[in-house]
Amino acid sequence: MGRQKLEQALQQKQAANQNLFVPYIMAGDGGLDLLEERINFLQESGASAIELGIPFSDPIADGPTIQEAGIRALANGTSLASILEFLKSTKVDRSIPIILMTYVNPIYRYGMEQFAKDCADSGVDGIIIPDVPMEEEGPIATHLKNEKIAFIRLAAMTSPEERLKEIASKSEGFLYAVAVMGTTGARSSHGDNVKSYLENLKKYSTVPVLAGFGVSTVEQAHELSSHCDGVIVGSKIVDLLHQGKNNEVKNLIQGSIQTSIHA
Ligand SMILES: O=P(O)(O)OC[C@@H](O)[C@@H](O)c1c[nH]c2ccccc12
Repeated sequence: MGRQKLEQALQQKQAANQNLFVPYIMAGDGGLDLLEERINFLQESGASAIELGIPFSDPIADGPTIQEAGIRALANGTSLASILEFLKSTKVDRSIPIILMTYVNPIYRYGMEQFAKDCADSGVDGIIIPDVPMEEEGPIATHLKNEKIAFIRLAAMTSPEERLKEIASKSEGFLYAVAVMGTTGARSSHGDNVKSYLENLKKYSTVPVLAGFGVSTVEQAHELSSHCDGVIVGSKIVDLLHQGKNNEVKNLIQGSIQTSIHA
């Protein structure tokens, strides 16, 4: 459970010679009833863990695809409480690690300590909070530590070297390397500077480094994975699932995790 479960699951995939692949989906997009089926589907397709987004009215880091998924989820009444309730009721049947991605505001409203406790109770293994800077993370970090939940840190390409070192050394579970400047959403390519950025983070980090933002093809996944441990894909997966193109999701995951093909 928690940080240990996440780190072991990633180690197992790497021991099986796979690139890591973490799909992001918006909880409640299509209704919470669909969520269990989607989680199982992603697990069977070869995902290493699942990043589950909590819908929020003011998602500052999100591009249009994920914003729209959030609007759909909020419109059908999905809340942080209902998502935790769902996760709790399905946890015995679930083996894939679950990472919640939420802005800090819903955590404050819920109550920070209660949030950490209920996450642990619901079988949540890791948390990503994109809008808490390192200087302000103390209280939430303490609560997550008490519950043995991995606090996954985000690195940005704009951060100076010393800051990147500190973020990388603190991250738990894995390190989320944001590979573009800007919001979430598919991009046609990543800049040349991404390679050295990822390779530096690999040097500083004791946990796997995963690149996210802008990844939508197997080729991009291979290109980035050759400089780190794998990728996170959000907008493309959200889009394909919304269109019912599950087969394409499966192909994207299965192609990306293969290490025998090089970009
Ligand atoms: O959508 P993309 O470009 O594939 O990027 C992943 C991203 O969606 C997911 O990790 C995510 C969704 N919202 C976020 C907010 C901050 C950091 C990360 C995220």
